[in-house]
Amino acid sequence: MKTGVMICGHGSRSQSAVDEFAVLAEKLPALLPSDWMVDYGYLEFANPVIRDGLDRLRNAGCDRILAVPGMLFAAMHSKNDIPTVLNTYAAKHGIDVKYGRELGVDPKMIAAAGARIKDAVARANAEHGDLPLHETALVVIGRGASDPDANGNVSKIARMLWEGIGFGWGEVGYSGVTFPLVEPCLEHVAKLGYKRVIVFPYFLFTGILIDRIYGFTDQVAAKHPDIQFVKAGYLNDHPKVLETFAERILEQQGDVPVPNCGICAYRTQVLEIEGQEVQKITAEARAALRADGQNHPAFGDVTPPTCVMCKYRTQILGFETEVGSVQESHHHHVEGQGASAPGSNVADCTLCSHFCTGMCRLETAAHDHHHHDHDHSHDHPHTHDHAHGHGHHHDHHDHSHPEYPHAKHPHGPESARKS
Ligand SMILES: C[C@@]1(CC(=O)O)c2cc3[nH]c(cc4nc(cc5[nH]c(cc(n2)[C@H]1CCC(=O)O)[C@@](C)(CC(=O)O)[C@@H]5CCC(=O)O)C(CC(=O)O)=C4CCC(=O)O)c(CCC(=O)O)c3CC(=O)O
Ligand SMILES: [Co+2]
Repeated sequence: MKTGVMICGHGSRSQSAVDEFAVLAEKLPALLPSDWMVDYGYLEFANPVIRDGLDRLRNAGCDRILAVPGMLFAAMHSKNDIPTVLNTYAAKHGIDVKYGRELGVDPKMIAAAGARIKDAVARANAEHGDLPLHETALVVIGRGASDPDANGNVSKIARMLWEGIGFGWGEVGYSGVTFPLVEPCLEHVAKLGYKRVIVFPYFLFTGILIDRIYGFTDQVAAKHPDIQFVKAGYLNDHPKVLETFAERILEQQGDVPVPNCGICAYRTQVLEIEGQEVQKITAEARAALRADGQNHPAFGDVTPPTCVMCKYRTQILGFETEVGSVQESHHHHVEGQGASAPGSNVADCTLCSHFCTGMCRLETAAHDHHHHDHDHSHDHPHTHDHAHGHGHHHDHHDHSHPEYPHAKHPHGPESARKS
């Protein structure tokens, strides 16, 4: 048996984001058995796409593929998009593709984050003079998702960093999709009276969103010259992040498979195999795999901890209507467009001048989380056209997703419009 490891990254139109991600894939093999092959691919924009990486592993003779989401939390991408891409590929090629967990809330990840924050504190002390931690506020910025479990986990990590390091105060903000966004969050923190504010993006790599977070931090800092706003580095390829990735891969070899969204028993899965009928595998059919000896924890009587707060499994306050919604991918539209797809360059944008504020995507965020070919009133390049090469699923089966319930929150995604 030959084992291939597949790292499924997010992807970006920012070339530096793609370059940093590739470093991860270069460093991981050192933490894995030496005869394993490691490859990677991206969900959005950047090349190679996930199928390309899988093709390379398969062509090299790998008959077992251990895939992991290159993701911090389990939200849309880890729960819907990546498992659909992987399961579709497995069904098409008759190959064993296992899927693991997201990095998640893990002591190693918190240690890595803590190291980035302590570096920023040391840098600020050196530049501005020592200041007690009790007079410093920590702001953790998460990506933000339409999934309260993922957003809640950002809060948990923020609390553990605040408590673990002993800052005077801690707050949480998000780069998009949910509330509070970076700017309202930092304006709120500015009212609290702390002399120093450490802004830490809990992100893996640089990209459009890191530029946005640092960009808004500079804007708010300029309005409050009496407060030191300190931009901490993101996680990047910290050794503890690499260790967590290796663990997410290696743990898939255990007797009891890790709970993951690839084999979720609670949802109907839609597989789209080009040139074939769309395949639907019902939740019942997936649960019945248990009889087949696939004794996955998700099929057992006790809900695995990773699934307890899943809005697709059970009613979560505010998200009650999403239980059991179909698992399918929403990312064909931007997959493989290239890191230099329209919009990668802020200079071309009529709405933003220094960094992408996300203004161009507000309509998408407020109305629908996938990029329909909607009428932008401006000719901003972030528009995603559905008229692309491969068959697009929105056209051939019914498909609807609940709107993110708080899109109109005054501190949320649409509020960026006000600037
Ligand atoms: C710039 C942009 C791409 C572009 O348009 O160029 C971009 C970029 C990046 N996103 C990253 C991460 C995540 N993105 C999501 C989710 C969504 N991201 C979407 C859009 C955009 N994402 C565009 C800006 C839109 C705007 O203006 O706000 C949504 C709205 C629409 C969609 O994707 O269809 C969708 C909402 C789905 C929902 O409804 O929840 C999640 C959560 C999840 O899993 O769902 C994670 C965390 C995964 C984890 O947990 O790690 C990273 C890697 C960061 C890192 O390295 O850590 C980058 C790279 C970078 O910053 O460049
Ligand atoms: Co998308």
